[in-house]
Amino acid sequence: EHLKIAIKEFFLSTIQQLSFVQRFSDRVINFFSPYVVISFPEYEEYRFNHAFAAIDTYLGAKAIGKAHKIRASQVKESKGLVLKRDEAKVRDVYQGLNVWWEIVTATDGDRIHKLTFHRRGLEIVTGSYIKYVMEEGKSIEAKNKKMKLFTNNPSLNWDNSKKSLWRHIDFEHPASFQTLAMDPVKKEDILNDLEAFSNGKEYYKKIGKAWKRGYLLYGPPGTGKSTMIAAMANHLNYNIYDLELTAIQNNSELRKLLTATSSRSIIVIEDIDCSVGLTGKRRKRDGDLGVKKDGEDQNQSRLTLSGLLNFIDGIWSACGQERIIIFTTNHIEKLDPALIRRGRMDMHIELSYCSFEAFKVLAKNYLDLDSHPLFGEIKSLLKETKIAPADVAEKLMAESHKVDVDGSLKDLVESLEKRKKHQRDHKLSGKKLRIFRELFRIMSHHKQKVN
Ligand SMILES: Nc1ncnc2c1ncn2[C@@H]1O[C@H](COP(=O)(O)OP(=O)(O)OP(=O)(O)O)[C@@H](O)[C@H]1O
Ligand SMILES: [Mg+2]
Repeated sequence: EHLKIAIKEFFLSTIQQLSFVQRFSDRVINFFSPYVVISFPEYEEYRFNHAFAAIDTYLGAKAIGKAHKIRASQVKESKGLVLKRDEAKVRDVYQGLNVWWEIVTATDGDRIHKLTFHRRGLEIVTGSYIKYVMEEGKSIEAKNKKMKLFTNNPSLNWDNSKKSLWRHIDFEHPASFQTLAMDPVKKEDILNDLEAFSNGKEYYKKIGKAWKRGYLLYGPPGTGKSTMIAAMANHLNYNIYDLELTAIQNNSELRKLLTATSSRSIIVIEDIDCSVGLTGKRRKRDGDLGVKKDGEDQNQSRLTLSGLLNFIDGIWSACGQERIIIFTTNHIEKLDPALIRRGRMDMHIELSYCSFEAFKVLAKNYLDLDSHPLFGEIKSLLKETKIAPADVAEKLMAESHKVDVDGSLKDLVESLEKRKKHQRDHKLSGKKLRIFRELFRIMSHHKQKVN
């Protein structure tokens, strides 16, 4: 029995010694090893580590061409498949430095990204490489993310139920700048402006302004204002917040809603001229009816123009970065000048009746047509006729189902001619009216004199 115990002890101590040697040799190797390992665990103190996710995305997208194992997933219906490299070990080269990424699974099932590199690259890795990986990963994540369309709940639904202030659905609108029918030069301008904005992080920081931009889209119905907003969201991959002002009771609600919006988003207020209490005209009318007294504007009891402007200009809007604010209206002349002065709305974009250039885009979209004998006639008719792109599109679409290009173009010509005649008559009758008015004025003036 004694012998047994002695042997057991002997073995145990040898094992201990061995493991000590093992540990020691590990240290020796680590001490002499020129390689450094940095770990990025999936969870840290029970919280998800966002660095892990960014690395995962970065590595997934990295050098897909060289990968042997690829995982495919559909993140977004419209965007097709997203391919991801699916290998445990990936080599990356950054500024001439070789690094190796390895994913290992810990005993508790958590995964860890391990980054190995030569000691001499320590400065590059900690100084810029890791930051670069994070940023790339996050930007890829942003590109693949599903866009959302948010609409504000009326405030009656806010309380108790813990419901969110915004309701959202997935945003999948097919509009793009390519299919948007408008003057190509103007389109290019807008695209450049958007591009400059979305890459303007450093610039806005430098000039000390909040990273946001305001657009005012104006023009008659059916000229593509809403379509352009969708195209912008698609182009930049931003979420849209469709702000319904009539559902908002007062300025503090407005503030709550707007501070609850995320960055990389477009805040849209459609038909701003119809929104309660925001236009000069409406305010005057309210005053006439005695609905509200002076001074009530100053407090928080209702939604006011100044409340909205404060948000656009003010500190509130700086709570999230990278935001675009868009107003649309059919009647720019009705808007309060304060709302649209330069600097508040950075760019005024007019969407107007269909030009020949715009028609060509529509013809390409709907009929896949670059030219046609009727184009000349349509060109001259469009010069003299006011027709919204929506109406042109309707004509081209209705017939295209019958695959009858000539028919649909003829249909358009006919409708343009009808419109032209109508608009001329209308103009004429307007002219006649003015002449009558003038005559009447002269006559009554004369009559007064005679009296
Ligand atoms: N410039 C355009 N290019 C391409 N399609 C257009 C254009 N304008 C209008 N359309 C077509 O007409 C439809 C209506 O356009 P849209 O809703 O964008 O007009 P809107 O200017 O927002 O009008 P409203 O002032 O009534 O809100 C769209 O679904 C789109 O198919
Ligand atoms: Mg619209």
